[in-house]
Amino acid sequence: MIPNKVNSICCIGAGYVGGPTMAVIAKQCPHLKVTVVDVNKDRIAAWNDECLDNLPIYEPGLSEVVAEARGRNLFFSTDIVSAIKESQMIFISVNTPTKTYGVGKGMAADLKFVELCARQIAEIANEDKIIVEKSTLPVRTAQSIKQILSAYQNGCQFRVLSNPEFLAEGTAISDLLNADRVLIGSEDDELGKRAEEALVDIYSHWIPKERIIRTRIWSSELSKLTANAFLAQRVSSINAISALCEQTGADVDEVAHAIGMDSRIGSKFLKSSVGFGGSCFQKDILNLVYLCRHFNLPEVADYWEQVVHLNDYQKHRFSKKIIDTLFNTVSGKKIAFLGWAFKKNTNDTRESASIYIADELLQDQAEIHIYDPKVSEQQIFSDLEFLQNNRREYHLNNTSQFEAMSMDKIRKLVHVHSDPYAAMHKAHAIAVLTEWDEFKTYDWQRIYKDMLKPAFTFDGRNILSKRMLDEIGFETYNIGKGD
Ligand SMILES: NC(=O)c1ccc[n+]([C@@H]2O[C@H](COP(=O)([O-])OP(=O)(O)OC[C@H]3O[C@@H](n4cnc5c(N)ncnc54)[C@H](O)[C@@H]3O)[C@@H](O)[C@H]2O)c1
Ligand SMILES: O=c1ccn([C@@H]2O[C@H](COP(=O)(O)OP(=O)(O)O[C@H]3O[C@H](CO)[C@@H](O)[C@H](O)[C@H]3O)[C@@H](O)[C@H]2O)c(=O)[nH]1
Repeated sequence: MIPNKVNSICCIGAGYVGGPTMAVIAKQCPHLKVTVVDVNKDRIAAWNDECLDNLPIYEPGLSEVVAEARGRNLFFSTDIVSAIKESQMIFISVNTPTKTYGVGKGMAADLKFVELCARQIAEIANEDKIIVEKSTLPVRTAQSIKQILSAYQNGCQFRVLSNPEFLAEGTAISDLLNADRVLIGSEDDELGKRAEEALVDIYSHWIPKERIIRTRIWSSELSKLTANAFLAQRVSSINAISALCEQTGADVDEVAHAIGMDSRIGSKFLKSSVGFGGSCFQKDILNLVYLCRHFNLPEVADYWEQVVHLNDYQKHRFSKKIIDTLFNTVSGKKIAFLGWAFKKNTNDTRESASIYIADELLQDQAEIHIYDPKVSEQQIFSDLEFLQNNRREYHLNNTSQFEAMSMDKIRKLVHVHSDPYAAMHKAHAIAVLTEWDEFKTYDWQRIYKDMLKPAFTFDGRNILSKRMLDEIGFETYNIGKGD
C-alpha cells in the first residue's frame, strides 16, 4: 500500500539540489531517515568529508546544516540499491541538461539520467514506493516515468509526484527554510492522494500549510519551466533597456528603481547585468521552446526563445565593448576578470557569462587573468574546454562561428590567480563579471596606480561606484549607464 506518512526517504543525485534539499529536510525532520545517493564516488566522499570546508558545494549556511544532521538522520552513500530498497519515498534529483546530440540537440532536455533512475527503481523495488520528481522536467514526464515503472510488472505499486525545486544558488538554505511556496503535483486517484499526503506531511514540519500548493501533476511540471522563463524574461527585459540607456544617457539602475516601485511590476530581479548564467535559465527556456514547437505553437516558441537571444546579445555586447574601447584590439593585452561564478556566493560556473566573454576575448588574442574567491583553476579550464567542444548552434552571438581553440593555446593565454591584486597587476583593463561583495572593498587607488594607462574598468554588474572610479582616474564603462 502506498503510505500516507513515511519514515525513510532517499534522493538519487547529490548535486546542487539533492544535497542542500535533503540536508534541510533532515534538519527539520529528525525522525526521518534521509539517504542521499550518487554514482559519483568523489562527490559522495566530499559530502562525507570530516572537514566541512571540503563539501562539494559552497552555499552559505550549508555546512552548519550538514554538521547538525549528518550521521544522525542524514547519510550520503554510493549504495543506490540499498537506498532504493529501504526507502518508502524516492526523490529523483539528477541532472537534466540540454541535449548535445541527436533529436532536439541544443534545445530539448536530456532525460537519460531520469530514465535510468526509473528503470533502476523498477528493477530493485520490492514494495510500494512513492517517486518524487525533484529534477526540472518537461511537462508530462511523469507519464513516461510511470510507463517505465509499470512495464516491469514486479508486483509493486508506484505513485509519481511532481515537486519541483525553486531554490536559487547562493541562497539555497534560506530559500529552503523559508520557501515562498512548495509545489506538489499528484495523480488524481486515491493512491495519488495518499502519496501527496505523505509529502505534505514532511514539508509541514516547517512550511506553513497555506504555502504548500497542491495541483495536477502536469500543472506542477509546467509551473517550474514557467517560473524560470518569467524570471529570465525580467533579466532580459532590463538588459534590453540597458542597451537603450547607453545610447540615450539614461541610467538603467534609475529606470529599474522607478519601474520597480510600481507594485504591479515589483522591484526584484531587475538588476541589469552582463547576462544571466547558471545551469537552469537557458536550459529550461530552451526546453520550453522545444515543447512549444513540438505542440505546434511556433509563435509561442519564438516569443520565449527571444529571451535567450537577448541574453546572448548582452554577453556579446559586453565583450565587443571591451574590444572596441581598447582601440579595436585586445591582442596581447592583459584583461583582468573579477569573478568567474555565474553569481555571487556560489562556486557554480555553469553557463556563466564569464565563459563566453573570455572566449570572445581569447579569439581576439587577449591575455586573461582571472580571480574568483570560490572557483578553482581546474574548474575554469574545464569550462573553457567544454565550450571548445560544445559550440551550440542556437547561440546568436559570434562564439558559435568561432573555430575551437586548442587547450595548449588557452593555457598560454589564461592565468588564474588566488590574489586579486596579482590578477590586476599591470592590466590594461578590468572586467567585473560576478557581483562578489569583496570587490567593492578593494583598494582602488592602489589598483589604479598598478595598472597600465589609460586604466579601463568594465563593470558588468554595476557594483563599483562609477563616481569613485572616475575621480581616481579610471576610464569607466558600466552596463546601462549612458553619458
Ligand atoms: N542547481 C539549481 O539551482 C537547481 C534549482 C532547481 C532545480 N534544479 C534542477 O534539479 C536537477 C538537478 O540539478 P543539480 O544542479 O543538482 O545537478 P547536479 O549536476 O549538481 O547534480 C546531479 C547529480 O546527479 C547524479 N546522477 C546522475 N545520474 C545518476 C544516476 N543514474 N544515479 C545516481 N546519481 C546520478 C550526478 O552524478 C550528479 O552528482 C536538474 O533537473 C535541475 O534543472 C536545479
Ligand atoms: O536581477 C537579476 C537577477 C539575476 N540575474 C542573473 O540571473 C542568473 C540566475 O540568477 P538566480 O535566479 O538568482 O540563480 P539560480 O540559482 O540560477 O536560480 C534560478 O534557477 C533555479 C533553477 O531552476 C530556480 O530554482 C530559481 O528559482 C531561479 O531563481 C545569474 O547569473 C544572476 O546573476 C541578473 O542578471 N539580474
